[in-house]
Amino acid sequence: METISLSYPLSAQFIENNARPQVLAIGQFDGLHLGHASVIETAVRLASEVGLPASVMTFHPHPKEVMKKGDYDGYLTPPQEKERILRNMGVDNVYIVEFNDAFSQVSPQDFVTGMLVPLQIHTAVVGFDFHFGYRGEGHAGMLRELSNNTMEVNTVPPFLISGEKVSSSGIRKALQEGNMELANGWLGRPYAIKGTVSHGEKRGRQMGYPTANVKPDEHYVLPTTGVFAVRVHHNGNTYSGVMNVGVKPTFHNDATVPSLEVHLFDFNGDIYGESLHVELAHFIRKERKFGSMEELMEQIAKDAETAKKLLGCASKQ
Ligand SMILES: Cc1cc2nc3c(=O)[nH]c(=O)nc-3n(C[C@H](O)[C@H](O)[C@H](O)COP(=O)(O)O)c2cc1C
Ligand SMILES: Nc1ncnc2c1ncn2[C@@H]1O[C@H](COP(=O)(O)OP(=O)(O)OP(=O)(O)O)[C@@H](O)[C@H]1O
Repeated sequence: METISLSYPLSAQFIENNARPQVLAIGQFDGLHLGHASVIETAVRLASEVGLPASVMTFHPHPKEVMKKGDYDGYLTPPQEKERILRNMGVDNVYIVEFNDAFSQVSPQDFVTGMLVPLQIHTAVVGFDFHFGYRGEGHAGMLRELSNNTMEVNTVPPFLISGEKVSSSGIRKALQEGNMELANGWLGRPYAIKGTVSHGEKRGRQMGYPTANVKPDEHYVLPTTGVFAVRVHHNGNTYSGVMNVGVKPTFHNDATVPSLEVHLFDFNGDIYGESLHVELAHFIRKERKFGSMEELMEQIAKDAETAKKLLGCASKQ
């Protein structure tokens, strides 16, 4: 898979290098949830039917971050994670369009004639509620006409779960509420954060629960503060564990930035500086302020038991 960065307007050189008949799925696709997958899988299938490459066009940074509005609080799938998942979906090319103030002013007509037509898009695949161009004034039904009928358009119907449209904003809200069943159900996989193990305050080992302090590698959406049952991938191995996302109110009064602390079961190695891929499988409870370290330790022991049950770990007697 090739990842191609581009900005509007396209240069003559860029067009010369990249123009070729292709099937293109267009969207923000943050999260690459089941609704997005149905759009992208449609593009991959149509591309193989007509014998053309399957491409995806997405935008970076997130428009809500640039426009400073809406519910932006980080990425569900930051760029590297998005690329990894798209590669697994069988996409041939990913176009990452630089989203900035100037691009937000481009009209629907100019987006189609200045970007899609020069790239020789054979078929554009979009969701039923796709909007584009200045103030989102363009919609799926306009694409074909704006291309002067040079492009086919395939509009994918809503992907629903229990009658609700699967959406990135719904997943963000579920993460804030600790509703991992909904978040993971809509994503079609566990929500995951990739990070590097850094030095913490070294209190965990003293408490009998050593924790790896995970610094996210990119700007991920963080879930609500609290305790989660997790599966952790490290160097080709998978471990079960329990994670606290929080500000540790038992020890701090003023911390505002939550830390991610993972205790892995049946693991006792030095992993400072190493990369962990942490999947948030289940939410266990909200973070609380305890009266003493002993009370917190008792609760952590219960959390660990709960996590083991939820993850189906054989309990060691
Ligand atoms: C499963 C688990 C649950 C935790 N729950 C809380 C909590 O409810 N309140 C709190 O103040 N700290 C909580 N902590 C955070 C511990 O205070 C923290 O992990 C400990 O201080 C070790 O981290 P440190 O060495 O960086 O200080 C929890 C940690 C774990 C592993
Ligand atoms: N549930 C869905 N079913 C079908 N198509 C969808 C669905 N969700 C999004 N799409 C389509 O995928 C593309 C990318 O959409 P976008 O990332 O804006 O989706 P979203 O998840 O609804 O985001 P948000 O919740 O932030 O509005 C668009 O073409 C959109 O119409």
